[in-house]
Amino acid sequence: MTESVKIAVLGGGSFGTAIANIAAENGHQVFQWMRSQETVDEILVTRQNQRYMPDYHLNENLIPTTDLKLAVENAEVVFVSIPSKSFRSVVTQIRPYTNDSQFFVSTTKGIEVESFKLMSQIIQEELVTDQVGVLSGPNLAKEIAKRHLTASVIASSNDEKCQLVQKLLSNDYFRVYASHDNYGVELGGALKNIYAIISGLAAALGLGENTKSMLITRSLAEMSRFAVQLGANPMTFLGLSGVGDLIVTCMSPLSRNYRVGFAIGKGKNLEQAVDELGEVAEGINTLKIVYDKAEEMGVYMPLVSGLYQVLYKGETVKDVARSLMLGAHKQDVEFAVKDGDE
Ligand SMILES: NC(=O)C1=CN([C@@H]2O[C@H](COP(=O)(O)OP(=O)(O)OC[C@H]3O[C@@H](n4cnc5c(N)ncnc54)[C@H](O)[C@@H]3O)[C@@H](O)[C@H]2O)C=CC1
Ligand SMILES: O=C(CO)COP(=O)(O)O
Repeated sequence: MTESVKIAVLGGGSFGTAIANIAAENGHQVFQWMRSQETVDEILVTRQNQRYMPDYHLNENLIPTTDLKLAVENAEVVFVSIPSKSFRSVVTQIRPYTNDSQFFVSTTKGIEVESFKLMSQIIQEELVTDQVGVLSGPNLAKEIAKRHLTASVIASSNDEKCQLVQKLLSNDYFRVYASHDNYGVELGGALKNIYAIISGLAAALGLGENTKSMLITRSLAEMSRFAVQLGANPMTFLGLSGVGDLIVTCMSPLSRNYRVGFAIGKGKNLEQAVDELGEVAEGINTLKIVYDKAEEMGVYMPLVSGLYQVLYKGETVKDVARSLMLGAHKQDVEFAVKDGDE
């Protein structure tokens, strides 16, 4: 029997709940911190979090709490599943309860608006630690709840901590691969949300399978091009946290970003689409941030730019699609492995 480890999961939403429950089912003592006392009480009584993960039984080893100190103090691993907008403020609050041997893992797929920082960079900054990892991949929380076979990636420069996370979370339906490329893994997870909105839009407009395939493939080209300009390794985008996550999020109506795009394609405005969702769709903020950054750096991102025109400049999808199709001809694959490269 594996030794029980104290774990903290910060965030009472869908993904925090999925991760917390996997570790709890593996026999670990998991404190899931959330701000709603009502949800804590609900879980204690019913073993369910109906709002975010309806009909998903939560293991007895999962201890819901609104007490940050209780959750974080002496936890070996702290997973942070808080939307990017509030991520820094929550990480700042845990500072008094942390110690040097703890490992912090971000599961949040977003970028900070003011600083263009990724979430693991915020952890490093606020907690002054390099014991940081990123968990990312094609991981729809609601499919994890149904125990669909799923794979994820833990990225960190610390092999031992990667192995620890692999051990804490692996079971017969959840498999965790390791990577050393924190930045590439984390950036892929944030960028793909933009393209999921576009795919949702395309689906709502009844566009064909050729179109959907073109969109996903050109999305990968575009996000890799942007990432390379930021110094990331494009090869990481060929893994689970890149193309894997792009595919699932662009194809599944379970994706909140896809759903926002779908609602807009059906005639809702952005505000209505987001309100109706009632959960976080990180791609909306990421779109603005990436659009500005691409403009600043001079990176060609026609899909980002097209979606920006539709959402914020009142352009029609038809006009944007037309100008995309009539744009200058470009290379298909932009990055090739050169002789001598690994
Ligand atoms: N749901 C999914 O399938 C997956 C989500 N993610 C990522 O995980 C992150 C979290 O997403 P979800 O759990 O799905 O979101 P969610 O929308 O289901 O839940 C967000 C949770 O964060 C809490 N929260 C928001 N602001 C807070 C604050 N200031 N203090 C304390 N709690 C606060 C909310 O109360 C809620 O419990 C996102 O960045 C998302 O991209 C990653 C993989 C899969
Ligand atoms: O990241 C996800 C799946 O890997 C979830 O995507 P959404 O945030 O669009 O639901």
